[in-house]
Amino acid sequence: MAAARLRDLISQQGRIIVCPGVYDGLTARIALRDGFDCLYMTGAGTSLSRLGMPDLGLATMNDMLANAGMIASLDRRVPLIADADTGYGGPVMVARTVKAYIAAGVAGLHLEDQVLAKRCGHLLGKEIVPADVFLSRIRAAVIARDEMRAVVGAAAGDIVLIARTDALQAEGFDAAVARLRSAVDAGADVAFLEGLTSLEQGRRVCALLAPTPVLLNMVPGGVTPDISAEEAREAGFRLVIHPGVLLSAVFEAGVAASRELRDTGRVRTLVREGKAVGPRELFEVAGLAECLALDKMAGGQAYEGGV
Ligand SMILES: C[C@](O)(C(=O)O)[C@H](CC(=O)O)C(=O)O
Repeated sequence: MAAARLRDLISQQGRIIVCPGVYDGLTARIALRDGFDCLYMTGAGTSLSRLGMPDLGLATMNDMLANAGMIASLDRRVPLIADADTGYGGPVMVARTVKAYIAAGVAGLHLEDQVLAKRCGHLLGKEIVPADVFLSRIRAAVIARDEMRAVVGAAAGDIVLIARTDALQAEGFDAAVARLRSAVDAGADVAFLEGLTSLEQGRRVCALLAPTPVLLNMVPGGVTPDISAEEAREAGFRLVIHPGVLLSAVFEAGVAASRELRDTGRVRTLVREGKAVGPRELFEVAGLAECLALDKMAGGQAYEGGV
């Protein structure tokens, strides 16, 4: 199951797991086709694509859960790490969130120490909750995981808990590392120092928290300098998420295409590898062939004549 697979991946010393950020069915399918070992569901992308709103704590648990469950269902062999923001409330709510993510097939999630009216970690003016409130979120997550493991078994129930701190901006490096250390002591599996501003900080947090795996968040145009997967691996990181990889690409291409239609009254046919891209080619990335095969295997005749 996906949670066990993710645990196996993060236990491999000296290896870096590169997770593309996805936020809907199409972006998830694109990344799955490219064979990544693990996907990341971005909350920012979920908020933008499902609500048409910025990453300001507006997506509810149900918005996030529905998106994560759909993405996790596309290929159960590939683990999905999903953003769980603050856990969406007090300890009881955090526990509900963790249980719901496990039941939806999510393999890992991250919980942070921002106030409920949170914002993207790369924006200014972040406010964080006291360290003991953050710890109560992590403890609630650990309790929920233990309860679910007893019910659904370790392979699915042993969701990877990633503790994220946003304390670097307001309280500095040492306070942020102290928060991560207590979260790990409380049962978190992975540490995530949000918004680090240099590779050197990355090296230090990995060394200080070793052997706990540490996650790097690479946000294009954010506060963290550009760090390659190899540089991150060498610095000691075990995971790197790229929340914006598909979001930025879709934004850029979408803006250009929309303007072109507005200005010329036409839409150009996309050509890839010398072939026009029509609906069939788009549906192929989303499992068209598998759907037709299943229908046939079950004795359905709807697509006998082809599509
Ligand atoms: C990782 C993150 O929580 C996300 O929603 O993907 C965001 C990224 C972003 O806003 O681009 C973050 O707070 O860093």
